[in-house]
Parts: sequence; C-alpha cells; structure tokens
Amino acid sequence: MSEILLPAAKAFQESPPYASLISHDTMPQPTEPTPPGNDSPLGPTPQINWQALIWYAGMMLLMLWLWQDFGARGTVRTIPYSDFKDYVKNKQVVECDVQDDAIVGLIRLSGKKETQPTVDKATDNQASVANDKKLAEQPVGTVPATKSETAPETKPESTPDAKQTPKLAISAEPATVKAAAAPKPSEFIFRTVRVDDPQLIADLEAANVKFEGIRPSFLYSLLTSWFIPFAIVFLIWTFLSRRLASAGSAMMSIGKSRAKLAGEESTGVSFDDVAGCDEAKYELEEVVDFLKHPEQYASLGAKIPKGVLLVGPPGTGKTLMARAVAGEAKVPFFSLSGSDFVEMFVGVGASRVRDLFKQAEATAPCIVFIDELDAIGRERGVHVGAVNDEREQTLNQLLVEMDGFEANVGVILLAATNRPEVLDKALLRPGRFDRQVIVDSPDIDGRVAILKVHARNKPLEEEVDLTRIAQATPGFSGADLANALNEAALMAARRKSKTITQHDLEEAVEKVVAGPERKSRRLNEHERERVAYHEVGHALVGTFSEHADPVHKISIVPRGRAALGYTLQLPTEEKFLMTRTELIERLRGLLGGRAAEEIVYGEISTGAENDLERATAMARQMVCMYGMSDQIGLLHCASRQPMYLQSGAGGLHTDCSDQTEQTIDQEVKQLLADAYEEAKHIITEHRAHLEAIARELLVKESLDSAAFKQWLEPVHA
Ligand SMILES: Nc1ncnc2c1ncn2[C@@H]1O[C@H](COP(=O)(O)OP(=O)(O)OP(=O)(O)O)[C@@H](O)[C@H]1O
Ligand SMILES: [Zn+2]
Repeated sequence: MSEILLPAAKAFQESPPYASLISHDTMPQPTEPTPPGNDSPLGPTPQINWQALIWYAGMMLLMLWLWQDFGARGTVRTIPYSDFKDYVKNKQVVECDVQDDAIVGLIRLSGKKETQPTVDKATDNQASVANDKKLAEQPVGTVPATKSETAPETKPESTPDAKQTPKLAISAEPATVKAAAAPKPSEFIFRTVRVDDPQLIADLEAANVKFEGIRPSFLYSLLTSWFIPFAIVFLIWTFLSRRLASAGSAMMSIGKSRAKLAGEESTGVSFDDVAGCDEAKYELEEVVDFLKHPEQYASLGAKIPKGVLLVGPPGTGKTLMARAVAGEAKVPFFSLSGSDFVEMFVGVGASRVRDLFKQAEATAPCIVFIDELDAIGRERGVHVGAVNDEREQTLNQLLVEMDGFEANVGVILLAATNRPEVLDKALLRPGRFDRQVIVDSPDIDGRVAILKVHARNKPLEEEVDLTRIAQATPGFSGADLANALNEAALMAARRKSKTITQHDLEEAVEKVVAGPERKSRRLNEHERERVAYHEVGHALVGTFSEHADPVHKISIVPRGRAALGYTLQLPTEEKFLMTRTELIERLRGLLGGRAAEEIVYGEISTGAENDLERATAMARQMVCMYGMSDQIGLLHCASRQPMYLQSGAGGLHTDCSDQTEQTIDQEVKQLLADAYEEAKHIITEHRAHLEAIARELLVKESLDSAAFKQWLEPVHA
C-alpha cells in the first residue's frame, strides 16, 4: 500500500520509486547497430571441412586395425612357453609362425588326452571349451579321467563362447588364418612369448611341425613404433591446446587493453538519436568540430580539451551521447568500462591504460570512452588494501598518460560517471577531465523528444498523444522512456494489434512505475477492504490539500512494487522548488492511508510501513537540510551522499553533535505527528467520500482520475 509520487521538484530529490527497475539490457536499441566483425551467429553457409574428414577417416582406420589386432589376440589362447614345448613334444602342434618375439600357431588335440599339459586355470576358457565339446560327444555320465577339475564350473559361462572361438580366430595372423580356415572343435590357436631357446628349431623339426619364420612387416613396425606414438602425442596436444585456447589467450593478453575498436561507420549514432540534452550537445559540438577540422584549431593555437566528463543520473544517455560524438565526427570509437581496468593482478590496470593510449594514438583521430569512470577514478588514499593499490596504480597511470599525450593529436577522452563527487581531484584539473558536461534527467520537452526518437520505428495510432505521456512521466530518464515504449509495443503485440494505442502507453508507464501486475496474489475480502480504505485515504488527503499533486490513479491491484495497492499522483507541471507548505502537505498525503485505517477500523495494520519510511525521510530532510524547523534553525547538518545515485529515501548522513541529533529527532517526530493529525482531520471531515469511493474501488479495482473526480463532485455540491 504505497503512495506513488513522482518527483516533481528537482530541489527535493526523493528517490524515484522505479529507478532500480530499469534494465537497459532488455531494451532494443535500434539506434545502435552491432559493430562490424560481429558476424551473425549462423556464420556463412556451412562448408565441408576436408581436413576434419580426413582426420576422421584416418582415426576410423586406426581404430579398426587396433580392434582387429587386439580382438584377434583376445581369441587366441596365450600359453606358457613350457606348455608349448610340451605340445610340440606330443606332436600336437600342427603348424606355427615363428616371429621375432612370439610364436603363433595351431594346436590340434589328438586322442591322447592324458598327455595334454595342464593349462593355466586363469586362461582356461578355451581349453575347457575344447574339453566340453569332447564331453558332449561322449555318452552322458561317463566322466573322462583326464578332465580338468575346473571344467564343470566354467562350463556354463564358456558355452556361449564356444561357437565364437572359430569365428573370431579367422581374423588372426596369416598363418593362423590358414589354419583356422576350417578349424575343428579340438583345435585352437595359440600364442606364446618366444624365449631364447636354441633347441626350438631342432624340436620343431623332430616333431614334424610345419613352421615358418615371420619378420614383422615394415609397415607394421613403422606404424607401431613411429606413427601411433606421434599420433597420440599430436592428438593430446591439439586437445589440450584447444582447451587452453580461451583461457590461454586470456592469460597471455592480461595486460592488453580490452577496448573494442568500433570502426568509423559502426557507431552510426548521430546527435539526432540523442533527444533532449541540448546543452550537452552544444558543448560536445566543439569536440566534433575539432575532430573534423583540427587544422583550424591548430592555426589559432587553440587547445582543445583532452578529456570531457559526462555527468548525470543513470540511463540519461551518456553512453549514447559519447557514441553520437564519434558518429558525428566519423572517427573510431574505443569504448571501455572503468571496471575493465581493475583486474585481480596488481599492475594489470596500469598496463591496460598504457596499452589503450598507445592504441588510441596510433588510430588518431579517435574517441576513447571510459564508462563508469568512478570504478578507477576514485579519490586516492581513502581506502586501504590490495584492491585499492591496484586501483590507485591504474589511476596514476591514467593521470600520467593524460598528461603525456599532446592536446592536439586528435585523441579525445570521454568519460561518464554517476558519481562525480567521488572522483579524484587530480582527474578533474585542467589538462585532464577539465570539462564537465551534465547530462541530466530530461524535462518535459526532452521527454517528448526522447519518446519521439524511440517511437520512430513503432507504429503508433493516430490518436496517441506523446505529450500526455511525457507529462505523466516526470523523473523518467531516457532509458525509462525507451523501456516504457517498448513495454507498450509488447502489450500491443500481446493484443495481436498492429498499432500501439494511448492505452497501451499508459499501461506501460504504470507498469514501469509500479511494476507488473501480480495476478497470483489473492487478498481475502477483509484485506482488500482495508487496502481500499487505505488508498482512498491517501487520495482524499491529497485532493483536499491545496498544493498536492492531483490524483492520477488509485488501484488495489497488487503490482510488483506496490505490494497491495497504490495511489498515483502526478504533478501538473515541472517544479524545481518546493515550499514548506507543499512539503508538509506531501507528508500529510503519505500518512493519509494510515489515518483512514485508524479512523475506519480503530486499529492500524502493517500496510503503512513504506509510507512511514518515506514520510520520516522527508521530514528529516526538511529539518536537517532545508532549515524548515524552528528548533534547528538554519543549521545544515546532513549531506546527501551520492549526488546522482539516489540510494533510497533514507540515504542521509548527518554530521552534528549528539545534542543536535536529539533535537532533530524531536523535530522530525513533531512534524510527523502534526501531519498525521491533519490527515486524520481531513479524513473525518470527508468520511462520506471515503466510504463511497472505497466501495466503488472494491468493485472496480482501479479508478482513474476522471472516475475519482466524478465521485467527489456530487458530495461536494
Ligand atoms: N536522450 C536520449 N535520447 C534517446 N534515447 C535515450 C536518451 N537517453 C537514454 N536513452 C535510451 O536509454 C538507453 C541507455 O542509455 P545510456 O546507456 O546511454 O545511459 P547512461 O547514461 O550511459 O547510463 P549509465 O549511467 O547507467 O551508464 C540508450 O541506449 C537509449 O536507448
Ligand atoms: Zn500507503
């Protein structure tokens, strides 16, 4: 249940309630084309990558070969050399290939089973298969005496393998292929490691084994000893280098400036795209002119400022303005944020600054834009610690570089900040950012102009009156307005309409101010009634105060910011000063909600917290800053910390004695108490209105200014 008052008076800077809602990122920025070099994510039409294809083919072949080789080995039974010798002795070895390091061959088990050597149990699968096959041929029940003890256990698992053995054997080495062409169940292919055995040949001859010596083929040894190791190393290397590419390049270029060079035509923004801020434009035109005709300035011996600082609240178009300067002058635009300099490592920021200036001087004439300058330009010596060391080094480097380059080389430094008051004084002295251009929140004409700029590519209905929207949006920044227009377009799209209506725009403004509707929040009847009384209370107290802004809308539809309901009051004209009476009336309006609750229910609720918070902050400012209390008098004993960043209502910092502090508290209390009494008085006097309008509000959920006025009149008369 909050009362939403748009800040009419600049002198009284209450934080606009919507300031934190705006996100620039979500806004389409039609005036800022993407820089070139940013190819579309889809890229060019896909081409066949032959290199990759060849790689894949090679890899496939290699895999196939390895699989065959090892697969074949898997089906071959490896036996100890001593067993091999036994088989030879028993004349069971039919043939074999004697290789450099191994002997591969075929063993055919003859009927003489008792001489079969005991085979290593671990590799006994095949043996038992062979045995089992034999068993199968024998009548059931007769157990051969020689049968290995492990056979019964291995039987179940080994059965499925039995059929595979011959099939896989085919893929073994040449000699065995011959042998395995038609292997009988009692045959198997063996492999054994060759040991130094001078007797071997004699034994083989004695056993009448057909044997041949095989030398590993040249290709084979080439592959195994050269190609494969190299391929593996190469693969690992490419893999690692790709993984590290991103991290690596970042590591290697830590000191490099991150400024993106946007080419001449790429900013593509002109002064026409920046609406309002005519004073700022006027100041910057000089810079543009210098960049276009440097010789003219040189002949007169005039020095153009090296640095221009753009100062103003968030979202007022400082970045846009800088881009427009570059676009107008048709020079390259280096853009970089203050926080880009500050890195984990001390000294990196400084080297980035150096690098940036080197780059800029090489491409002069150009514009270098540093956004959020306060990230590095903060006053030195205020904080301690490592982070600060880094920041100070960066700042020092910036100061040195700004001194270093000649005024007329054609590099102009633009910087933007929301907090000029925290900047180091050395940054602001002549020869550095000596020129400050204020880019303030737009006035009503500025808002109309900005709305027009952003409505350029949006189909608005004829009846749309942008001036009315501008009137209803005091305190909006350029970014807020762009956001509101975009919201309106989204709403029109949701309605499937081809054009944007006035209603869309008004809804959008409301959405930006109060947040989106929260349909899911259901209040019970009793709560809704209380909220209705509360909001009407605000509205009535406002209406029956002479100077208060007229009520624009009352609503009990929960929204993002106004959790339960809200009353929107809009000023009729832009004000730059507020009198004491106006402020007191405002206080009264803020407390009107609570007053109504108390009068209707005799009891208050938690719903007025936000009202109280804002009323208190306001009363405090009146006492401490505007000299509006008799007790404190003219003493100005508080400072507002950030100038352009309004950090909530209570961002005051007092600097006075404890005693004064106490008096301040008393005065604030008194102001609030008086305002509350007056509010209650107004409500009691207009109780009939309160009841009638609250009933209506419960039915309609929201009332606009016309409906509200209608309800006032009959009772008025
Ligand atoms: N005067 C203006 N004219 C037209 N559009 C504006 C104007 N001011 C702001 N905008 C819109 O708001 C967007 C955000 O503005 P910009 O980023 O320049 O603000 P800023 O002042 O740099 O904000 P911050 O201080 O938060 O960096 C712009 O891209 C533009 O669409
Ligand atoms: Zn309220």
